[in-house]
Amino acid sequence: MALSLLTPPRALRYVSASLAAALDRALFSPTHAFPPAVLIELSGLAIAQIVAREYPRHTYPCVLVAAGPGNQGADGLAAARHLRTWGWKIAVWGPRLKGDSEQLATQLSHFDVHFLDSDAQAFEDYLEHADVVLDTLFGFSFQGPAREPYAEILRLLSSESRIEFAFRRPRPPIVSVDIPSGWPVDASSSSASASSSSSSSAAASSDGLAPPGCFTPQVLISLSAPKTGVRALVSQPSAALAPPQQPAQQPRAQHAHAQQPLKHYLAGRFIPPALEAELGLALPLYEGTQGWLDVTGWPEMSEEEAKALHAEAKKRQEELEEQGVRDAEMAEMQAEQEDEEAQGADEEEDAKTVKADA
Ligand SMILES: NC(=O)C1=CN([C@@H]2O[C@H](COP(=O)(O)OP(=O)(O)OC[C@H]3O[C@@H](n4cnc5c(N)ncnc54)[C@H](OP(=O)(O)O)[C@@H]3O)[C@@H](O)[C@H]2O)[C@H](O)CC1
Repeated sequence: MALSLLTPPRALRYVSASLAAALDRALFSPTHAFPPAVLIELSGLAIAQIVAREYPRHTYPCVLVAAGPGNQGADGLAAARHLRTWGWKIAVWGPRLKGDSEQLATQLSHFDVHFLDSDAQAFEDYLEHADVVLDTLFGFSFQGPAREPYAEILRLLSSESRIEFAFRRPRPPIVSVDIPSGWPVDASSSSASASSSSSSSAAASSDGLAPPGCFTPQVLISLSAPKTGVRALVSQPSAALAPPQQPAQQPRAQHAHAQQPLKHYLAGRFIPPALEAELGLALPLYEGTQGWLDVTGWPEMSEEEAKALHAEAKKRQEELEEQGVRDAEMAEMQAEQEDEEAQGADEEEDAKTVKADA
């Protein structure tokens, strides 16, 4: 049975930071009973699979994971563990790991993973060795401007044209999760740059889309549903031109970030259908057994289409619930009938025993 109640649209519905947070709260609540660690593992696995798909180990053997202080940092660490077990060399920069992230860091400490010092210099030094950067610094709970030591990392990642890089290898490609770190999560105003505190030293983005001082990733992985803050980024014409199902791999040395169209993936195949309908998420249908979907170039869903899908989902949910009530009534009637039959059989047995005794 398909897990989505909706007709699968090949269009995207964006969610605000507050709706994304409400979805998380609902998933973690006693009603849906997902422990955060489970969702982190599922997200981490999908992220690792996408990194592996886009950046194969033979060409991109070394992944630098930038792990933030929240759940997104934990997603990155879970992905790091998978990539490590699949043979990638992993370095982690994550100065303030707590909760689930602390546990994941302990797990990683037994997998020969290189933990960098917490200062930005350590990150900068390692950047030269890294073939890919996994940006899991901040997700939908980010509120700008970025504070140190993260602000300096965002500056380093946004400076692909810095003179140092001109003499070294180009900056490695970046895979961001949910929102490129530093970008405002909601699309309300691009001028409200999350890292505007660093705008005096900011390089202008090569695509004109990134807020000042922010970088544009090569791959974006939206978890559950894309956030409004990436609307302009994922709907840019170059993204639409990228052929679907074709990884963005190129040898690192020739990696021309500015020209490369963004690859966009959706992951987080764990939303219960009723919750999807309740929040009007209108999610696409995933394929086969994959926990991710290539949604590169998909257009935004129109309001009418979203409303129609929402109404359809509600109707199907009600039908399912009615069916559930009918099934429960039938089951009750059947149980009663079975009880009566059993009682009749007992009485018959007793009668036989009395007769035999007589
Ligand atoms: N439903 C899903 O798909 C799931 C998504 N998941 C991932 O979880 C993140 C959201 O996780 P959350 O812990 O709520 O938030 P963040 O990872 O974005 O980070 C919050 C921490 O960041 C600090 N913060 C916020 N703004 C700044 C700033 N300007 N400078 C420095 N630090 C900042 C914040 O610190 P505070 O002191 O402000 O509280 C937090 O420590 C989502 O994006 C997904 O990646 C889950 O895997 C579950 C399912």
